Amino acid sequence: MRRRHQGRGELRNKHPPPPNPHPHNPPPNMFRIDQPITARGGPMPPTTDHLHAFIAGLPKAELHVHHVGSASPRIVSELAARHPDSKVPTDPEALVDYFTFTDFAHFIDVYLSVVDLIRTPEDVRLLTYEVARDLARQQVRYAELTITPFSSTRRGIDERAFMEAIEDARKAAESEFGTVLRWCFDIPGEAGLEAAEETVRLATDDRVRPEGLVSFGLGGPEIGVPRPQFTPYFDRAIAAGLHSVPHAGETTGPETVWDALTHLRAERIGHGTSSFRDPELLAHLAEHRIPLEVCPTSNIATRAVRTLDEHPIKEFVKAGIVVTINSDDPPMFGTDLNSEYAVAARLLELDEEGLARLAKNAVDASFLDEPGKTRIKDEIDTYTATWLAP
Ligand SMILES: Nc1ncnc2c1ncn2[C@@H]1O[C@H](CCC(=O)c2cccc(C(=O)O)c2)[C@@H](O)[C@H]1O
Ligand SMILES: [Zn+2]
Repeated sequence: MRRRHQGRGELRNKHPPPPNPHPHNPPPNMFRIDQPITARGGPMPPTTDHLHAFIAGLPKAELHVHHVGSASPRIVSELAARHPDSKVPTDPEALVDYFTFTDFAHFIDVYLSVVDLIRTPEDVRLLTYEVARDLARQQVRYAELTITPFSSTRRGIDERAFMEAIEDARKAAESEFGTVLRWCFDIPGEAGLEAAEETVRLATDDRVRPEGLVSFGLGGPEIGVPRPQFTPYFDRAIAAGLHSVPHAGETTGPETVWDALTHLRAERIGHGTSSFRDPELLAHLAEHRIPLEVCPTSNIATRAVRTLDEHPIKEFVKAGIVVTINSDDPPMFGTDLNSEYAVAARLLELDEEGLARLAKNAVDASFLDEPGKTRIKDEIDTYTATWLAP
């Protein structure tokens, strides 16, 4: 049962902020959990300003964030203006309403209307570079960006030009922002085995596969898209040295997560939200330290979960599962990674050290090389120690 924070002592903060100069308002570090939270542009989660400031400067890694899904309102409206035939609004304000979804199928329709805006290699490079800039602004040192190359090549973008565009943006982002990007190529499952074949070819043919590719996923609707059919494609991707990270249990039950584990040999699970309904699955995920890529606000925006307070993230932590925090499609869901950490702080009742642990979970669960992991974790520890120093 979630306790209401009564004040400083509850935050286990060794060095609480100075006494509140305005006794009539709640102390700065007090969780005000009476505020309604909406997934779409509602008030920021009632995490304290103190923790918000900590999160903003905390070095982070993001493992579950989509390429097209991260296109900022500015980028989307700029691309929409280039393509007047598109139904996507050209006004960033109108985009907020456009990015309000009645259900998951509606989300996919809107998502694909944005995919339709990405028509040239220049569009791809601009999008990728700007996404990296937005990540860097949130102190993201490392991100595994999920890209669906099939959706772009089938819309006429040349595959080699596509790979050149993302690689060019990746190298520019690393040298200009210090943000390391790696790619996950995912199969849009609803597009079936044709999409699976094309995706695994692009991911394993040394003549096209990009240097930054580390993992292989499966996205799109889960309903009516059973996971076992994709086993041969995941086998080929794994044989080529890629890590398996399919979405599962986002809009279907725990059996889809089991399928992702047993048939697709998942090393991490995208969402895994419905796992809480199967105690055996929770125990398996914990025992085999299979991380969940938890995207709290995404689950609300796509109606996979009714309210944040009902999100099963607490059950995952209680079961001993490795939980990572991610934003999925941040502008589409009216959020960003920092806001997702603030949501996690509220739902899990975390202080700075708890938030630093979450950030290190993501680094440990990433496919970055060991020296890179050590570097980011050391930075997280130094930042946290400096923040908490008297
Ligand atoms: N939370 C999410 N959960 C699941 N997926 C998510 C999530 N966020 C983003 N995605 C992405 O949505 C796309 C869906 C694309 C798709 O379904 C589709 C169907 C038929 C044809 C085509 C086409 O391209 O012709 C595409 C995937 O690329 C996936 O990476
Ligand atoms: Zn996703």
